[in-house]
Amino acid sequence: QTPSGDLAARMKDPNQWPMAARDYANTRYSELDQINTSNASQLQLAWTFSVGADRGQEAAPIIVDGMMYVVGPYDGPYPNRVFALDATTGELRWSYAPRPEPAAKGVACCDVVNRGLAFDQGKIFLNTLDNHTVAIDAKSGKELWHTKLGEINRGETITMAPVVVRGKVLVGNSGGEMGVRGWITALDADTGAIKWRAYSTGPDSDVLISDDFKPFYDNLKGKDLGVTSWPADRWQVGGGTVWGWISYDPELNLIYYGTANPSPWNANQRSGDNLWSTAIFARDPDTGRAKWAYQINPHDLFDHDEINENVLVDLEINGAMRKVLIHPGRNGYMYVIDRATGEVLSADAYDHVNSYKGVDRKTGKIIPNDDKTPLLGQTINDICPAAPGAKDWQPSAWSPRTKLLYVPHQHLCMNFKATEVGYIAGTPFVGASVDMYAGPGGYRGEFMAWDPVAKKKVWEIHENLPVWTGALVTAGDVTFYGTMDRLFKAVDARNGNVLWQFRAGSGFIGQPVTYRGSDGQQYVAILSGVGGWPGVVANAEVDPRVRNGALGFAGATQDLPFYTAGGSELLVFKLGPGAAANAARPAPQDNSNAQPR
Ligand SMILES: O=C(O)c1cc(C(=O)O)c2c(n1)C(=O)C(=O)c1cc(C(=O)O)[nH]c1-2
Ligand SMILES: [Ca+2]
Repeated sequence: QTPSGDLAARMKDPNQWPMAARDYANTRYSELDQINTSNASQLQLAWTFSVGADRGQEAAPIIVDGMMYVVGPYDGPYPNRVFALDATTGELRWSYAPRPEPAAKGVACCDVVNRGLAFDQGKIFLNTLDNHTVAIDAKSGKELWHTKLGEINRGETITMAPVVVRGKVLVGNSGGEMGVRGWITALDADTGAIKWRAYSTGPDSDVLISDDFKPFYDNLKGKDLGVTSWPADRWQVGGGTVWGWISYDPELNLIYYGTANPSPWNANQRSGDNLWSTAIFARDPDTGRAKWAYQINPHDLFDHDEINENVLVDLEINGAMRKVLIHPGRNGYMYVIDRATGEVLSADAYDHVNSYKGVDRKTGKIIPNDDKTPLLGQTINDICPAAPGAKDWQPSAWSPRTKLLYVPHQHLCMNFKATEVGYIAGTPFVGASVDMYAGPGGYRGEFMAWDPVAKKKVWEIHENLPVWTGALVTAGDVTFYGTMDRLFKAVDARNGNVLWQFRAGSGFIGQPVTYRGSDGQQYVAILSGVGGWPGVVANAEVDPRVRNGALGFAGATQDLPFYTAGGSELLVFKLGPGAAANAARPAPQDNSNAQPR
C-alpha cells in the first residue's frame, strides 16, 4: 500500500505545488521555466485576494489540480479560515472557518501565525492555533474529522504546516517560550486517530529508541538522556517543541525534523545538555522510532531553536556521493549531515558568529565561547547572532541546476540578560531580556546563495530589515524572496542580479510558490502582511517602543511596527501579455529531475 501515492504523484507534476515545501526533500524548486532570467522583468500582478486578517501572513499557498488552498492566521472574525480559489482566475470556490478558542491567542509566543496546509487523497489538512488538526474535503470544503492534540492551559499552540507521509498526518506543537514539552504526533489521515507521539524530552517510554539508535556522543550513552541531561523533572517543562519543517526520504523511510529551544531561555536554571532540545531527529514515520538524533546546541544559551528546514540532497563530497541533509542552523552554522547515519560532514558559519567558537570536526559538537555565556543578572553585550538566530523558520530553496541553496536570513546581534523565572503553566517561561540591533555592516537581513560542497557563499544581497520570507527557485534560474519593507523580488539565481521587484501594501514574511494555471501560464504567488515576532525583530533599534527589554512575548498583543502595516494580501503574478507570448513553451514532459539526485 502506498497511501501517499496521490501526493507523491503531484510532487512530480511541475504544474502543482502540493505541500508547503513543494516536495518531501523540501527543495522549494520548480521545474517551470516560462518565467526566466530574460523575461522576469515583465512580471505583472494577475489577481489578489485578502484572507481577512491583520496579523503575520506566513502561509504557503498549496496548489492541487488547478485549485489554490490558503489559510490565514488567528485574526479577524474568522480566525484560521481556509480558502479554496481557482488558481488561474482567483475565483473563490469555498471557505472553511473553524472556531478556534480565543484563549490560544494569549499563549502564542511569536504572533498568531499559520505556515500552511497539507494535502493527500482528496483531503486538505489544517492545524488551528488552539491545537486541533482538521481534515477538510478538498472538493466541498466540508469538515471530515478533527482531533485535539494539545492544551492551551499548558501554553501549547500549533503554528506549523502539517506534512502527510504514508497515510499519516505529522504535526508538532509550539510553546518553547511557555515551558511546554515538545512533541511530534502522527494522525491517521483517514480517521484522525492518533497513531503515535514522540516527545523531544523525557523518558524513552515516549521517545521510542531503536536498537541501532546512535546519539553520536562518546560521553552520552544510555537510553534516558532525555531525563538525565536535565535537573530533576525539568524535562517536563523543557521545551524542544516541533514547530518547523518535516522532510522525508522515501528510500530510507525516514522523516527528519528539528526541535526548539530548551525552556526557560535562562540556562542557569537548567544545568546539563537538555536533550533533545535543539536537535535533529530521524524517525521511522510508521512507528515513530528514532533512528538517530543529533543535538546542535547542547545546553542552549540563546534561544537557538533548531527547527529550520532540513533539505535532502545527494552531494559529491570528497569524491563520494553522499545522501545528506542541509540544515541552515539558527546558530549561524550551515550543517551538512549524512542523513542515513547522522554524521556531521561539515558545519561552517554563514553569518557573523561570536557566540560560539566553531563546531568540532571530530565530534560534531559545538564549541561555546565563554566570553559570551550569559551570567545571571548580568548583561552580556554584542552577542551574534541574536535570539532569532542567523536564520529563523523562513525556509531556503535548493536548485539542482545551480547546486546552490538560496537562504533568506537575519543579520542581528544582541545584548542579553538572564534573569530568574518561575514556572506557571500557560505563562511565559523565558527569564531573559534582549536588546537587538543590526550586525556588523549596519544591515539586518540578507538573501544569499550558498554552495554546500565548497562550503562558501556565492553571492549575497543585503537588506535593511531581516529577510523573513521563504525562498523559491525555478528551472528558469529565477529565485524569489520578499522584504519587510514591502518589496517582492525576482533574482537571477546564478549571480544575484535583481531582475524585478514589486512594492506591496505591507511587508512580506510569507512563502513564495509557483505553478502553472489552466491557461498555460506560469504564476508566482505569495502572501504579504507583517505581524508579531518578525515585526518586533524588524523594529529592533528602529522603533524605541521595542527596545530596552520591552520586547514582550504573547506577540499577538503587540503593536504593529509603523512602517510594515498589517493587512493581508495574497499577490499572484504572471508575465505581461507580450512577455508571455514570447516565452510560451510546452510544459516540460520529463519530470525525472523534479527531485534532486
Ligand atoms: O519554541 C517555540 O515553540 C517557538 C514557536 C514559534 C512559533 O510557533 O511561531 C516561534 C519560536 N519558538 C521562536 O523562537 C521564534 O523565533 C519564532 C518566530 C516565529 C515567526 O512566526 O516568525 N515563530 C517563532
Ligand atoms: Ca522558541
